[in-house]
Amino acid sequence: MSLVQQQPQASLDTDDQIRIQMHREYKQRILSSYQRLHGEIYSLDPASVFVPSFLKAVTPKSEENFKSIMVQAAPGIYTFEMLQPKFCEMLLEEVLHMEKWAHDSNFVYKETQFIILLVIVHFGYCCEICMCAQGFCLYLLSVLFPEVCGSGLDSHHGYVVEYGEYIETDAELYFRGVRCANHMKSPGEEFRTDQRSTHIILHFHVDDSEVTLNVCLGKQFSGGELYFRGVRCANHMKSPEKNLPLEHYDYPHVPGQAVLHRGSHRHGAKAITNGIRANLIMWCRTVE
Ligand SMILES: O=C(O)CCC(=O)C(=O)O
Ligand SMILES: [Fe+2]
Repeated sequence: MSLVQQQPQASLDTDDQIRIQMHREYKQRILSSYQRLHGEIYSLDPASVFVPSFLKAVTPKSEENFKSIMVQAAPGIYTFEMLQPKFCEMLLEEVLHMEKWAHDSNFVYKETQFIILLVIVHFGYCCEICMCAQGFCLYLLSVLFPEVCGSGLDSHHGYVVEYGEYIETDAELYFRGVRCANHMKSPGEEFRTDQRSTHIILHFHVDDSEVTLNVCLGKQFSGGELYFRGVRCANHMKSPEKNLPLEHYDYPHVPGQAVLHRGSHRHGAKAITNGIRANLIMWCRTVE
């Protein structure tokens, strides 16, 4: 059984075709020279990737099974155990290994404020995990978020974010995020250093997604909670919270655990006070 669901092909304009072609060539360049650290994680064996409770809940798929593992932490915010600790550990090591390789081999794009390492093979791999998760989660999303997933989600964008203590000499160098060429600028632009605390934070925003799946990969850290402040459209991002305390929820990340929320559920990440936190994010979208 293939875990990776084929996505329906939407019609593409010329710009998209060029971008996809560039992406392919870029990926090919990396594939031909990157040496994998943990070859075994690329096989995406479900029993090694997902915890038994998640696998049990998705086979067979039923609303009742899904709901059995879901915790509604706050209105519209759901959490559940998803990834195996060993898998998280190896994936994180692979990310770091790939980042080092990308740095050493100059796969680095410097922007005015950040250095973003474009690790496309890794990105491609994230996508596979995401698609695998998406295959499992699609039904779940339509059950939990019928208002945005009613007609199905047909596109996704997966990436890894990392935060840690700001390294004194060069905050720019510290920022490391994995993005594909298409998403070079998102959401890296949203990151900034907090000058007071000298820690990397992610400012308050909405995602460019209908629904976001965010799974913590680890490792050891304190702080770095996600704070949610109610659902708004992008135009009303800054409108005041009207329904306290219902709109006010802080989520402490737990390695291996996933949190699901609407993209328009406003959120940000607090500063990490110790250690490094990395998360695998999937933005699920509907192509209009
Ligand atoms: O740091 C996190 O867990 C959230 C990241 C996030 O919100 C984003 O990438 O859009
Ligand atoms: Fe976000």
